[in-house]
Amino acid sequence: MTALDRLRSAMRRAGIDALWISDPANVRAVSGFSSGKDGKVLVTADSAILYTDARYTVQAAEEASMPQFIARPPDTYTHAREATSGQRVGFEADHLTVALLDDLRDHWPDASLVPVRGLVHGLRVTKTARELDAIRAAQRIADHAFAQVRPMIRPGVTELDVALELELAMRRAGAQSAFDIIVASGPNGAKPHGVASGRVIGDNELVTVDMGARVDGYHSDMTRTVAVGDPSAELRRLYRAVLEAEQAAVAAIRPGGRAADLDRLARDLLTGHGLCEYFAHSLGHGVGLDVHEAPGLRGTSEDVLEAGMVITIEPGVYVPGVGGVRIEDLVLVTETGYEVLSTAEKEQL
Ligand SMILES: CSCC[C@H](N)C(=O)N[C@@H](C)C(=O)N[C@@H](C)C(=O)O
Repeated sequence: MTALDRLRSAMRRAGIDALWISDPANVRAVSGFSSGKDGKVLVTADSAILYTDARYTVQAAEEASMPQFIARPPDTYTHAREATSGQRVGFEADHLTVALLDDLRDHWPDASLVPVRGLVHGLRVTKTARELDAIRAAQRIADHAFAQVRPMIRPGVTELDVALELELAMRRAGAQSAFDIIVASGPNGAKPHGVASGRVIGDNELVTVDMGARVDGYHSDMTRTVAVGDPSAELRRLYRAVLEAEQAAVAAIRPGGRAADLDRLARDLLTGHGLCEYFAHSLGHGVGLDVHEAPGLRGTSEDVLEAGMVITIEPGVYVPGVGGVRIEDLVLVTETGYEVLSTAEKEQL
């Protein structure tokens, strides 16, 4: 069964005849066109078409697995009017803006527009061998960049210096940075998403580095917290508690396991150390064409792990005025358990 066949089955289950795909990662996943932010896909029961504009005529012809129509709105909508007339057309409720929905209503007066969620994401949640190759390659590049740059994380160097060196190393290896690299030193460590600043790293501090690479559109994601000099007993205590929670959650990964249970496991361990109130985010998330995608590893998640999912496990504690620790591995769920894809060394404090 092809991905389009599976998507059409999902569309039938959702009670729609056609699907207007606007989320860039979904456009890429369904069509193969790598500039998804400048494309849309219309899938019907018997056709699928990629819409993009003349900047991409050659690229779309090379990459897309479906016919293309080169135009910009409103010509795009005019072209799609016939295929959507009298149809129940799903649109991606978690992506399409209100303004763009108005445009669809104006141009497709004979279609009934139906909000849908997660139809394409459902296809993306377990990875094919080709997707896994790209994610593994991205993680290898990130691991290598971290190993190269780790020795320069020392007093007197700015967070930005570290981030730039990491980005350079990944770019030189043929990847892009998956997101703005987080380098959070000393008290900045209390900000889970403290993007690298001009702060000079001091002695006896912890430094959290959260980085990822992107290869062929697929991301990696990994965090290490490193010690500079001789951090205080309190910082070491935070570090050990997070490492314990991280290792326990990774060890509990198995197909059929509930994502919410993993989140609970890590949270309970941190509660035992009196630190749960400082764990300010979910335990992890899926990784693929988006850095954050399904499944969600959080307390309210209904997701169940399946072989082929790529997820992160990343407990953290963030203590205002003191600092923070996050340790994150990228993990493949396998038929028998799991495989940790991130290999960068972890400190033993
Ligand atoms: C701006 S992308 C940064 C990615 C980073 N590695 C990351 O995943 N951070 C987590 C703390 C995070 O943002 N988790 C999300 C899923 C959440 O808890 O809502």
